Amino acid sequence: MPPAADTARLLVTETFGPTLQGEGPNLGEPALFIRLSRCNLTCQWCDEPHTWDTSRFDLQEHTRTHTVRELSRWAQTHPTELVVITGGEPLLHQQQLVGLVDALVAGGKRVEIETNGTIAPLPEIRGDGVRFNVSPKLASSGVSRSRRYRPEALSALVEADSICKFVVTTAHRDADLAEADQLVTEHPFRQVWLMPEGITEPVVRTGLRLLADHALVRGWSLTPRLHVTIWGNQHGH
Ligand SMILES: Nc1nc2[nH]cc(C(=O)O)c2c(=O)[nH]1
Ligand code: SF4
Ligand SMILES: [Mg+2]
Repeated sequence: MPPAADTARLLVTETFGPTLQGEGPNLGEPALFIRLSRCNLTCQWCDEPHTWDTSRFDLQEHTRTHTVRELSRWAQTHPTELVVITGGEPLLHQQQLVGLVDALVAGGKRVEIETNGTIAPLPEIRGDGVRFNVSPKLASSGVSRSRRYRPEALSALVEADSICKFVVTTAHRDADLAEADQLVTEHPFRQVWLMPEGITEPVVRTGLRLLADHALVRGWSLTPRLHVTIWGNQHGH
């Protein structure tokens, strides 16, 4: 028998907040964060490699298990309305996430799930109060196209409440933008953000300046990485 939804266990790297959502449509809004462990990709510039990179990290040291009930109770101890579920790749755990998302929404929260767009969301996890921030990885991630580009998952995400957010690396900007253009033609997300790759403020700032006109010409939005500007790439923010 499957475990009751609220005793299902999730592999968690950290819970933190309230902090400020540093990226995308809710930029600057107070938010609680639940960071799940493990990823199905291996981006060379990943800012959270302790969630997946066994060559550099002991994943056990960076992983705790929490039940859905513990996580939703933690969220309910804060009045903060927005809860961001990130990783790693959170949809690797979506069977258990269904119960968590249900509990959070029932408790009056709005949920954003940050996903790399390679896994189609289960119908049960889509619904009022849940948005997917889809960040399809481009060639500069160093991941092979067959692993990072899953058209059927993107099509399912376009049908859900989703926006798209491309991380663009300054050194590969033109190739990244060409690939982003192609992807949005095939998968018409209702809103698209460009975001510079970078884990230091100067790198993010340079990237923003180089991306602004490219966003404007496409009618796309631009997002900084506000938490990097304020706190650096520290855990817990
Ligand atoms: N403040 C803050 N905002 C974020 N938005 C997306 C994040 C992520 O790691 O997915 C993130 C993060 O780690 N911190
Ligand atoms: S998809 Fe995200 S978490 Fe996974 S390796 Fe790439 S940047 Fe890191
Ligand atoms: Mg991050």
